[in-house]
Amino acid sequence: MGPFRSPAAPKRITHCIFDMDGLLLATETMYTVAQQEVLDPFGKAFNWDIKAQMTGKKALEACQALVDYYDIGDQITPEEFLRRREVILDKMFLDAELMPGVARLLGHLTAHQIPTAVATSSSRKGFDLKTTQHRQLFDRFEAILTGESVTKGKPEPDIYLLAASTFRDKPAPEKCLVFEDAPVGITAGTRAGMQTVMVPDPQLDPKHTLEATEVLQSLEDFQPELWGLPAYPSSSS
Ligand SMILES: O=P(O)(O)OC[C@@H](O)CO
Ligand SMILES: [Mg+2]
Repeated sequence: MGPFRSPAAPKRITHCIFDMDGLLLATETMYTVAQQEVLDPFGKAFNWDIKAQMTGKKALEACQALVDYYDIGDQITPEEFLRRREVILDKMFLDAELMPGVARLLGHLTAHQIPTAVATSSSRKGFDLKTTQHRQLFDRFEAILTGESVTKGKPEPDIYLLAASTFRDKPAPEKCLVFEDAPVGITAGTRAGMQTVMVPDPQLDPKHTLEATEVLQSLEDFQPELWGLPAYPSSSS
């Protein structure tokens, strides 16, 4: 598997900031399943048009977008949609698995003391549930920022700028590389003045990937040396 699109002129970076849902953890399908379940009584079919718009947003903003999209605001509030969704998701999150390539990449960055952070729109409670089986791996991050960390969520740049300022050695935004699966997340990273690596779901319309610096089919295809980081040992690639 090769990249969908290589970076035209990648610049050296020193710090990595990771999105979580759909990038580190295979949780986005859980959101899709739960949202369809909540939509069922309204006779609506969840689709990739609204998925592309809401993925990566903070929970209430995402549910607001969904309720508006299906024009069901007279039947259910975004708050109630979110409450019903949470009842389903909270159980599913305990089974969250890592996306392919995550363990190898994080192990490599840790081994080379490259500072890393998580910048997720997920709530802290969601983060705790989703990472239940992966505590050791998530303990390696220098900082964990969740939806509560900022007032304005993605696509605003705030969570990525906050992550950069939370690192001990305070890198400039252009020294940070953002890893994302969602269009709003790529917009947030770009607005923060950072380069972005997008690993989109194969079902996402490619028109939503144009803003990313690089687009990969899988994190397994990431080449650290393109960004001035040490290459993987040849035996592990
Ligand atoms: O920012 P991330 O980690 O993708 O979280 C968003 C997720 O809670 C819904 O799509
Ligand atoms: Mg995501």
